[in-house]
Amino acid sequence: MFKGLVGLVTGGASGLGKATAELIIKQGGRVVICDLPSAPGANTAKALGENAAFAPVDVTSEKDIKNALQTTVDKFGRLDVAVNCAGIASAARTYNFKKDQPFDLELFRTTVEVNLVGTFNVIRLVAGLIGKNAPNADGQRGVIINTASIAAFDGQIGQAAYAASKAGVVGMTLAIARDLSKQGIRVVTIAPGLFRTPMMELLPEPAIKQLEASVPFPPRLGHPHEYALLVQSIIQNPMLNGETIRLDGSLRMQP
Ligand SMILES: NC(=O)c1ccc[n+]([C@@H]2O[C@H](COP(=O)([O-])OP(=O)(O)OC[C@H]3O[C@@H](n4cnc5c(N)ncnc54)[C@H](O)[C@@H]3O)[C@@H](O)[C@H]2O)c1
Ligand SMILES: C[C@]12CC(=O)[C@H]3[C@@H](CCC4=CC(=O)CC[C@@]43C)[C@@H]1CC[C@@H]2C(=O)CO
Repeated sequence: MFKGLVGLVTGGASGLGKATAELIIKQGGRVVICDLPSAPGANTAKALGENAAFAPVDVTSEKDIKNALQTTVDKFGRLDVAVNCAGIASAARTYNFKKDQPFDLELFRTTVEVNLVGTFNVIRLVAGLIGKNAPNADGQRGVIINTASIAAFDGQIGQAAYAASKAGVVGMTLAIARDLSKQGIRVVTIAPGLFRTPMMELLPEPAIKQLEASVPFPPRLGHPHEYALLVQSIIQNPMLNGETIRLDGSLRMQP
């Protein structure tokens, strides 16, 4: 299905990104895993075989992403699909009245910097390489897929920074799709609900069980492979563009 396709996945050493990289390989494609130098990206790529490579990056760094794109060209000669999964979670109330403390501004800045600015940094740079592809019969040169969160719409107590960062990803999706439309590059965002990944497992198990029970159907956390299946569908369907797709079992988060 993806024979000849070259993908780049940020946050590809863990969770949703790792599942996406695994699916691309399984479907016959090649993939560059971009993740922090401290992440097990090299081992992840090695386990996936010769059709996978690792590029250590911080998504907020122009230099790192340019180096990753050079690695992509050196190893695989092109780029067709970029998937932005890199992200961090944070939680704190806008004002902690018990401690008489406002939300830490550096925490807000860092959350937005990684999740929003980092995502845009990758988009603005991968677009140049994807744009060099010859268009297919439909005029398409490639696809960029981003990861927001249902927190962009249902932001719970303590998620001001996370919700703002993810709402920004949602908000820029259509604008970027329009910017890149003449070059035949589609841009779609996935807003996952609750998925069992290392990020989620930062929560204590009882809290995870409580969250699982809150999902109308299926009443469980999503499997990372189910996120990757939506990535596959987006790549395959040329009519998906400029939209954010919730992937949440019809969950609507309570405050
Ligand atoms: N797991 C969920 O339930 C859930 C729900 C909604 C949205 N999301 C979003 O999905 C994406 C993937 O989350 P996950 O659950 O797989 O988390 P995860 O923590 O398992 O994976 C995130 C990856 O991003 C990498 N990363 C973090 N900061 C980075 C940076 N500055 N540069 C490069 N890489 C960086 C981490 O090293 C990690 O490998 C995130 O954007 C997250 O906000 C997750
Ligand atoms: C981001 C998300 C919701 C959260 O706020 C938690 C996070 C898992 C790690 C956490 C541990 C905590 O002690 C505070 C909350 C949180 C930051 C969750 C992973 C996915 C959740 C999400 O995006 C909901 O759409």
